Amino acid sequence: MTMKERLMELILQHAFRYSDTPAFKLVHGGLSKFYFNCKSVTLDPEGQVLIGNLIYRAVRDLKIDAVGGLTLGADPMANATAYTSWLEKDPIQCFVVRKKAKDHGTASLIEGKVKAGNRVVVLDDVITTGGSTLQAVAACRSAGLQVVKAVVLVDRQEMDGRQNILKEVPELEALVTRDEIFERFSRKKNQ
Ligand SMILES: O=P(O)(O)OC[C@H]1O[C@H](OP(=O)(O)OP(=O)(O)O)[C@H](O)[C@@H]1O
Ligand SMILES: O=C(O)c1cc(=O)[nH]c(=O)[nH]1
Repeated sequence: MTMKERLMELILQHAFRYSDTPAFKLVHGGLSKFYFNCKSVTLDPEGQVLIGNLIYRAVRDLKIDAVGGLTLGADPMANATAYTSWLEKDPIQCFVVRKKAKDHGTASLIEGKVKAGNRVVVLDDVITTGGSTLQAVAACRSAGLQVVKAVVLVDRQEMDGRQNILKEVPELEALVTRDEIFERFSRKKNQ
């Protein structure tokens, strides 16, 4: 089994929820019949190894300085990537974009060892509208970082999320798509 196949198994088993009625409220305010609670995979030890390796492979040729994104979704993914990169003897920093700048201390919006001019990849656990990813992209740009790609764990393939991100970022890679999970979900249901 490949890392991606195992990751899809974990997502289906622990993160994916389906309801016959639209029971899940999303960030954009609408309701959906399905939901990915990705934290149960991104915070899982096996999930961390799989995600760290798959994201590392998706970024290793880009000569980037760091990966990160909007807290909370991106955080464990960025940590896993940085950890993997160290094991690969190719260290990549990770950073966290706060939802709101701190009003004390260094008043930072972005935490981590990144500085203006760095090349970065923005991460997210899910995209629906792409708004959260784009919030992180805007914060990176304000800090003088160059966003060269976005990598997301799950693309819900709706609300123009992918297209919205591609208006601002040259490349977007989803480790897994909604269709891939739906296909496995219906196969399992019909077994
Ligand atoms: O593409 P979008 O329409 O922006 O939706 C996707 C976002 O929704 C969730 O964030 P949430 O605000 O629930 O935050 P959390 O990660 O802090 O739990 C998820 O982590 C994504 O960041
Ligand atoms: O759009 C969202 O808010 C959203 C959808 C989803 O499947 N998972 C999630 O964490 N957020």
